Amino acid sequence: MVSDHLYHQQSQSKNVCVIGAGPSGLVAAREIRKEGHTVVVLEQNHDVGGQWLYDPNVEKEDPLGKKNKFLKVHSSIYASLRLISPREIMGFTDFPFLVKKDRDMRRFPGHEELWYYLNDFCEWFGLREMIRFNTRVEYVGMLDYAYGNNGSPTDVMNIKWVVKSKEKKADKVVEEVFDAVVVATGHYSYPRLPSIKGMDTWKRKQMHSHIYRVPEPFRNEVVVVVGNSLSGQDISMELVEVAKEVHLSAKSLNISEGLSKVVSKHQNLHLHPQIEYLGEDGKATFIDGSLVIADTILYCTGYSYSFPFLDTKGIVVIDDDRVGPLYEHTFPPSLAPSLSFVGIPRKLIGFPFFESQAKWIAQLLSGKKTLPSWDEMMLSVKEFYHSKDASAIPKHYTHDIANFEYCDKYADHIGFPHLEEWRKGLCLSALMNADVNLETYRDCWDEHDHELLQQALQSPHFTQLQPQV
Ligand SMILES: Cc1cc2nc3c(=O)[nH]c(=O)nc-3n(C[C@H](O)[C@H](O)[C@H](O)COP(=O)(O)OP(=O)(O)OC[C@H]3O[C@@H](n4cnc5c(N)ncnc54)[C@H](O)[C@@H]3O)c2cc1C
Repeated sequence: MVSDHLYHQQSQSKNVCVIGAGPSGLVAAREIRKEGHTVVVLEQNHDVGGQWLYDPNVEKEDPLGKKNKFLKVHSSIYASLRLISPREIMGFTDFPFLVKKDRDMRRFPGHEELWYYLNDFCEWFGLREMIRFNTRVEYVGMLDYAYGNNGSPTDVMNIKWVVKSKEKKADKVVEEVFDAVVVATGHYSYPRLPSIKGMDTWKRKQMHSHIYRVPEPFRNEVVVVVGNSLSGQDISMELVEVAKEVHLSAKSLNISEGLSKVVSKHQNLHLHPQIEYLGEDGKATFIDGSLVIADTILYCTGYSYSFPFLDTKGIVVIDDDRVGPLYEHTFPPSLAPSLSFVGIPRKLIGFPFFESQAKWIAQLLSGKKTLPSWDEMMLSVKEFYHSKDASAIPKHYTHDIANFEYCDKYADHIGFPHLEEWRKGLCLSALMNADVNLETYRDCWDEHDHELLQQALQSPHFTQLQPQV
């Protein structure tokens, strides 16, 4: 174990609560402690890993995940899931995701291997001692908060946070006060559902991919899979092996070369446009007039942000999956830096980005760095929203980054190194390969990818920083 928390230069030490022990929460805890703060991580599950702690259980009584304020099951990972990006690009900057003997040594390993990596990360840096497991946060609110004339806080640094949590099996709610709260609760658990006529009266099975685990329950069924992004494609590809028919309903029929190859290869896989309505008699009618009699509708339609425990008196709101206002997807200007979010952005190389967020939060809390003024942060958020509106990007894509320059610009705030060129290259080449060779991209790659892989393995990330034995 490396006790890197001993190396900090003591400045202003805060008492910080990190909510969640997934990748974001773990790296946040590490960085914030390293900066000299006291950290408690509250985690509702029995172990670390977040999404990567596979859970064979599902929400049985609520297959669409509509009813519960707090979900019973966090992870949406299915049994066969393999990473969509190669392992080399996934590691935190000083903890490479190495191939280990007697483990899943593939470049795109199964989900369990990433859980092992996170476990190794915890052990190496002694993170477990900060975590209280089986402890669900049920309420986070401000203890004292005074507004200035323009709605900005008068004394942000002195806001205190009340955190109420409940340990599983114990009937007692524990109330604690912290100087700062870091929300790292993830956003791949609460189903985002389409609104389809007849959905509420559908008598047969319907469920969201949040509760999909294995294909066997769909043996000999006619299944309509709604949504053809990553999960929709993956799940359809394994369902065709057991189901009688799989009907993949996509927003656009302009699909990737890789997916059309898969469709033409399997006689029981059919592509359709969006569903127009669902009839009580099991009929799913598509907008082109075609219809099928289906046993199950499986919504692979993505996930929504949800913070059912968070009470900011309306300062941070979720509007059609836009969590805001958040300066740089991390800090609500009126409450920063005592309230922050790690892991909100999507469509980027997650782990190193979460790490840069964590470092920024840690340095702001210790006073080593300062944020721009409230006016400047609000203006930046406004301009960002305006740029999205001007490009006709729907609100629910607010936190989709898909842009390496943004990650580099973000890193500049704290002098964090830019993403290595090989990380960017390997990420892009995996995406392109998946686009063309959907069924095989995790196991076969071209010469260009191979060269990038050699660059990666010879880079300091792998050669100089290898802390693992
Ligand atoms: C099907 C699927 C496939 C994916 N594939 C990839 C991939 O190939 N590569 C990739 O980079 N990413 C992938 N992801 C995204 C994945 O979510 C991220 O890699 C990563 O897990 C995000 O980390 P996080 O810590 O922000 O959130 P999470 O991993 O979701 O962790 C959040 C943690 O917060 C805890 N928590 C939540 N609410 C509370 C509460 N009220 N009180 C206490 N604890 C709480 C949860 O139990 C959990 O441990 C995939 C996601 C899904 C669903």
